[in-house]
Amino acid sequence: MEVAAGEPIRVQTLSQLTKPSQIPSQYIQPPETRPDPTPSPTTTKAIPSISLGSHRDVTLLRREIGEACRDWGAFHVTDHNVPIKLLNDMRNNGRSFFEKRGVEDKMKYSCDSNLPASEGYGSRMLVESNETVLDWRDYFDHHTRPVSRRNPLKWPETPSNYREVVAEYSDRMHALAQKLLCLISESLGLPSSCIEEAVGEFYQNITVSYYPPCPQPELTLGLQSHSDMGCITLLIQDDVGGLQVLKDGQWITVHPVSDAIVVILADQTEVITNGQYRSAIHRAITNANRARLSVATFHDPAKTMTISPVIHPPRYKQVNYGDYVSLWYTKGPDGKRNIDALQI
Ligand SMILES: O=C(O)CCC(=O)C(=O)O
Ligand SMILES: [Fe+2]
Repeated sequence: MEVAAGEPIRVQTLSQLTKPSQIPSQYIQPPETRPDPTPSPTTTKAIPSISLGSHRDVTLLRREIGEACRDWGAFHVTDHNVPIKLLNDMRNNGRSFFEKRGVEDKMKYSCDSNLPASEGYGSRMLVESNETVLDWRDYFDHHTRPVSRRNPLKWPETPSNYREVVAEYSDRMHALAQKLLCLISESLGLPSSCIEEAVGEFYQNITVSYYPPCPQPELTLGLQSHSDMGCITLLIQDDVGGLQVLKDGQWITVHPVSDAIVVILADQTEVITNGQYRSAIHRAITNANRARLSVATFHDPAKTMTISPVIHPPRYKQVNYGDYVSLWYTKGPDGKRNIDALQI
């Protein structure tokens, strides 16, 4: 089965159509990028988990953050002060949009498929080309910061608190991102505000990803291997599991911890810290039985910002963030090829 070019078919629709047979060829990954069919039973490695509770000794906390950033670029935070009810409300918002509405109703919120990263309901991230393999994922992207970008009328109006929850979630994630960037700066012996000043005002997007059950999960990916382009991503997931982080050449599953938030360092933090901390390569795998939901909150520089290392001598070329984003959307992430090209 083939998906016609340009047709904004949603993966959820496909999942219903193809069950239980074969996925369309555009979703089949080449053998080298397919998920490992038999993950090694000896893989007990897990990303670090760090408590941010007020009882923590700050010197020790900085050291743990530094180690997690240096060794992994991804870690869980607990005791983060974001109400657990808000995390659950945000997950419920996502489930309600994808599972309680019919396709036609969802299509009212469709994003503009000709514009990269346009707000709303979509499936295809990259500019269309014959070479890219499609992801087994639908998403809903919300533009949330600066506050002037917020247009709640573009967000679903049900459940009745949907828009309120997104706005509060945005504010809480923003505050947590600021706190983490202070700690990350301090962990390198830099002034607390150093990374935030290098990034400037945050552009924040909240993307709810929905991965429908896939009849052939061994052939496809929910989201191909990539590092996030901006500065820092804060992610929550449901209890299904599917997020993986690449560590020393091995894909490590990030097991769901419902009250925790996953922190993922993105490319501009790698540039600003001059490679002391690397952005994490990650991907999402699918499964045949249960739909999976995640909510990723991205914190990025303005497209007009020029990002350069704050540590000298620089090992990365300075980059205009808008140019970096355009390249990513045209060429695709292909792991970390885009940021590797900036290394001096
Ligand atoms: O669904 C996930 O766990 C990963 C999402 C992600 O990496 C992204 O949206 O950039
Ligand atoms: Fe990501």
